Amino acid sequence: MRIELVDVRYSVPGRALFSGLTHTFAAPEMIALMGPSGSGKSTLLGLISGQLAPDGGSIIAEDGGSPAAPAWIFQSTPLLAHRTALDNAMTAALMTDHDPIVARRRAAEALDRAGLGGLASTRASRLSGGERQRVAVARAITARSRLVLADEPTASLDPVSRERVVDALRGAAELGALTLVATHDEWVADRCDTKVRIEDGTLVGY
Ligand SMILES: Nc1ncnc2c1ncn2[C@@H]1O[C@H](COP(=O)(O)OP(=O)(O)OP(=O)(O)O)[C@@H](O)[C@H]1O
Repeated sequence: MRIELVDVRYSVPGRALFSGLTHTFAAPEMIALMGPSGSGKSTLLGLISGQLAPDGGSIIAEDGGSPAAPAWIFQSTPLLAHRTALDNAMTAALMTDHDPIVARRRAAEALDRAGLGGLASTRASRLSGGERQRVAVARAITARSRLVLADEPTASLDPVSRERVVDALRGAAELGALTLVATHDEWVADRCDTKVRIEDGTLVGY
C-alpha cells in the first residue's frame, strides 16, 4: 500500500487546513500523525480514506492497482456488543470474499496475536475498552486490510491497555499494512516507525 498526496488543498469554513500538501506514505510502516488540536489530523485521515474529497490536488492510493479499503480504529471503535470477540474479529472479512472457515481461523489467529485468545468466546459488551480496541485491530488483520487508520486509538486507556493496543497495531503493520496513527500521545508516537507532525498545513518529520 502506498498513498501519494500531491498538492492537496482542503479548507473548512474560514480556514485553509491544507494548501498544497505533498507527501507519500508507503507500507509496511506504522506512522504517528501528530499535531496540535485542530491542526487537521482527523481531516487528513478522512482525506486519505476517501471519506472527504480534497478541494484540489490528488490522493492516489495504490495497492497493486486496487483502491484502498481502510480499516478504522477510533477512540472507541464500534463492535457488535452482543456478539463474541471471535464473531467481531470475523465481520470485516466476511463482508469481502473470504471463505467463512478461513475467516474464522484467521480471526482466531489474530485474536491470539493480540493476546485475546482466552477471550474469543466472550461477548464484546463484557470486554474492557482496551480489549475492544484490540478486537477491532484483530478485525482489521483478519480482513487483511492494507490500510489501517487509527484516530486517537488509545486516548481513553490506562497505560497497560495503551501498550497492548499499540502492540496490536504494530502487529498490523508487521503483517504489511500501512498503519497511520493520529495521536496526541508522544509515548505512542515513540513506538511508531516514523513520526510526522502537521505544522501550518504541511507534514514535517521529526
Ligand atoms: N465539517 C467541518 N466544518 C467546519 N469545520 C470543520 C469541519 N471539520 C473540521 N473542521 C475544523 O477543522 C479543523 C481541523 O479539525 P480536525 O478534527 O481534523 O483536527 P485534529 O487535528 O484531528 O484535532 P483534534 O486533535 O482536536 O482531534 C478544526 O479547527 C475543526 O474545527
